[in-house]
Amino acid sequence: MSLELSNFDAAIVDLDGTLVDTIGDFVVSLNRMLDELALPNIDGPTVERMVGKGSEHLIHSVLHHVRGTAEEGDAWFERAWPRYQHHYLAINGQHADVYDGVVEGLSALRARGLRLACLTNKPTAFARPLLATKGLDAFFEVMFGGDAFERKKPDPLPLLKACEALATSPARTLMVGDSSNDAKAARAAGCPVVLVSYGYNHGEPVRGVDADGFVDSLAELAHLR
Ligand SMILES: O=C(O)COP(=O)(O)O
Ligand SMILES: [Mg+2]
Repeated sequence: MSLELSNFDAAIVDLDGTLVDTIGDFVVSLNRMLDELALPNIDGPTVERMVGKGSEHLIHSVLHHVRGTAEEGDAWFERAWPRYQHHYLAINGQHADVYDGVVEGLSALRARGLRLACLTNKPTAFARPLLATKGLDAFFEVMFGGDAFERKKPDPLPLLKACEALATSPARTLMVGDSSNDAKAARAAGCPVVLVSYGYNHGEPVRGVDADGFVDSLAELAHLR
């Protein structure tokens, strides 16, 4: 990877699939919601393909999957959505693990003087307590959830707002994510982007995504010049 940390003043880091493996939390809360609605359950690999575009999108995708058509699924959304939020908040973080190398990677970025923002499409009400329970909140000066701005990633708006909050220019702010969603938003905002190889990329091979580099662990960021 040819990226050099000396070119950056800040980094914007994605949450699900980049910092924390949250598929377990998603599956447990979705299946509790589906049980309440007497609908069939869903498995981890299927959920993994649906994560990354925010919770409303996830619920629509899950209901479409279990009901067979988007129209059939959409008819359940109003009942499903409050139940999902209830169940997710009840178990938030209990079936989720911080990936190996995350603490080393974030510590290295901070040690090199980079300012850090966490930017996720996950609702702020889920993301803030998750970062805190996992002991990651202190790394970040600011944290923005998927409901923080008018549009979510892959729109560049959240990245531009995060740069504004960090008082950095997009060209000197590195986006660290796990999906084409993060990469598209970064390209459109003018932020260089590095993707982790282990996250959730909508069921597609992540190395096929247009990005400036790939890492198998955030600890690799510590070795950049
Ligand atoms: O869609 C989600 O909830 C996950 O979003 P993230 O990958 O942007 O953290
Ligand atoms: Mg992600």
